[in-house]
Amino acid sequence: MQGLNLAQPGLRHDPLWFKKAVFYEVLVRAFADSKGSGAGDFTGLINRLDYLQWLGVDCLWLPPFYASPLRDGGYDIADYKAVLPEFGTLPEFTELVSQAHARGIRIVTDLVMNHTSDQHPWFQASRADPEGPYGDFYVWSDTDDGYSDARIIFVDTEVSNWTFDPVRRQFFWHRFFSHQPDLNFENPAVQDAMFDIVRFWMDLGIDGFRLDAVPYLFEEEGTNCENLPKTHEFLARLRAMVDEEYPGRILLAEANQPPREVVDYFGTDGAPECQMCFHFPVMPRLYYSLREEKAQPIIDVLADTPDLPTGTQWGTFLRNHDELTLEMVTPEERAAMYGWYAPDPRMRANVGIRRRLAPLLDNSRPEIELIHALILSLPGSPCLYYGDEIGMGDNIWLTDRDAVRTPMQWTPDRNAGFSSVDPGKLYLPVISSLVYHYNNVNVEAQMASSASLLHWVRGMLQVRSRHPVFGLGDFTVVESTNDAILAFTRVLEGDATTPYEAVLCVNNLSSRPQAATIQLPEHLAGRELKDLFGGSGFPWVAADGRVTLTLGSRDFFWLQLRGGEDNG
Ligand SMILES: OC[C@H]1O[C@H](O[C@H]2O[C@H](CO)[C@@H](O)[C@H](O)[C@H]2O)[C@H](O)[C@@H](O)[C@@H]1O
Ligand SMILES: [Ca+2]
Repeated sequence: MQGLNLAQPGLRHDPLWFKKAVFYEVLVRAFADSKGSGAGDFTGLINRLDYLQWLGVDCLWLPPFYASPLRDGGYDIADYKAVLPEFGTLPEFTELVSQAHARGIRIVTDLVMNHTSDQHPWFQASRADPEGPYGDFYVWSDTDDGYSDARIIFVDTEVSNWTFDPVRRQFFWHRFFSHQPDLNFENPAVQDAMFDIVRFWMDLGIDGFRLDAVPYLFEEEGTNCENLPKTHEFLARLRAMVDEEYPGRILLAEANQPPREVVDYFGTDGAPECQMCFHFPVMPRLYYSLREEKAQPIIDVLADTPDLPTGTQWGTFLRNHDELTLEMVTPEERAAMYGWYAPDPRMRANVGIRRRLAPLLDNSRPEIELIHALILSLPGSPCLYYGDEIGMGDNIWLTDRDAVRTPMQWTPDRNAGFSSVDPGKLYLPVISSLVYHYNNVNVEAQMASSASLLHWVRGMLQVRSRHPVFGLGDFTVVESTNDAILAFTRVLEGDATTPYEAVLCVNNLSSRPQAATIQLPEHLAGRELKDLFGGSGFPWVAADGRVTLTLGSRDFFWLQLRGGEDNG
């Protein structure tokens, strides 16, 4: 943005940066078009880095921007070492990395190891020449009855995980679309190829990879072909290479699995795997709790979450480029969530809901604020989804997940300031619905209004970044007399570099004002409560650890617990 006049701090050395970071998922294609092509590009994103620095994000996650026929938003890769020409060139990508680094922003890209596009030269060679060097690069079979215990993930489009290839006259295995054949990880040459790809991008300066669809790398008869020991062995080898050759870079697992399975992707002390894993089950519970107006679903899912190994962190999120997945909730919870959040069948996709954050919450500012307050204070490093900071809408008349991948809305001008192209040539139309029209919902307008959602989100990120307790501190649910109130503490014991801090977070999930008495543990009794946002007049915690608070509808407090021997 013009006139932001920001200092360029550069990257600070901090091996545990990811534990305190706020991530921001941005589709290159959707953010800013610098060339008038109708699709976003690297230079467009570079031009908007000042905005992202101003917003206060620490790391960008870029979904695939590699050569691809784009039949699955780029998750169908045709060349792992080439960028899609419409996005720019490799030198423009490296310029993006260095410009982001100059602003103190790291970059994590997507690594899709499980499968390629059927247009990838490896697949073309594999189908044409079974005896050739790529003949064994994919999972081929004469029949389609193997691995029958593996579920189908894209239930809207696929009827089998096997598809017959008329060229090779065999079936090939695919966990996702039938144009995305799975690579054969049993083949050491496939594993070597992945190491080579990791080195290629790390040599260009990226700070890590999100490992797409990582539970599905290996297959084994008689299992559901998810989370297999061989997958973990491969990841441990990959991590060892990264630690050895690229210390400080991270691996972030995308494993849409229950927490007890996901935690295995952190690896063990002797064989670490990923520094971060997305925590899928907590996300739908936030939405569930908002409608049920009860804290228990969030408490339960966090109680089911094993402790983090040292030096690791959860990745949390409210929305992303996919449907809001409901794979990790019970059938009863799923039915309730479809009823609350996807009353029109068009809003559904696979096992989930293809809507953005603001429309999901019917554009309710108190609910949008509360759910942000939760994701920014619960354990984990939050990942925001581009456009949600201004409350962008979606378009359920577009197909599949394109509903939530429309151009970023910068201004009320043509194409929302995203592109100068003829509107008919945009990769997807900008949102022009009644409530979310880009005339009203755009960065320029929200920058001009200090009461906007954009300024509010930025303020929240500023507060979070001033308090490392949110990234590093222990998390404990504390008892409350009101089941609509979720209360928890974050406590950082502190060391030579980071001071002690304790914060009490109190969230009213109800649409009505509520009061609750909260029971803090003995070591936090008798403390003064100081509002992190500058509010005043809070009661002290009594000597028995109790404090009674009243909260407005969907209200929340972040209260520093001051006055213990340890924090003066
Ligand atoms: O590359 C195939 C897909 O991989 C990711 O998929 C994940 O999202 C799915 C929902 O769309 C989810 O059900 C699955 O468990 C995940 O692995 C990627 O994020 C998708 O965009 C992509 O199509
Ligand atoms: Ca596989």
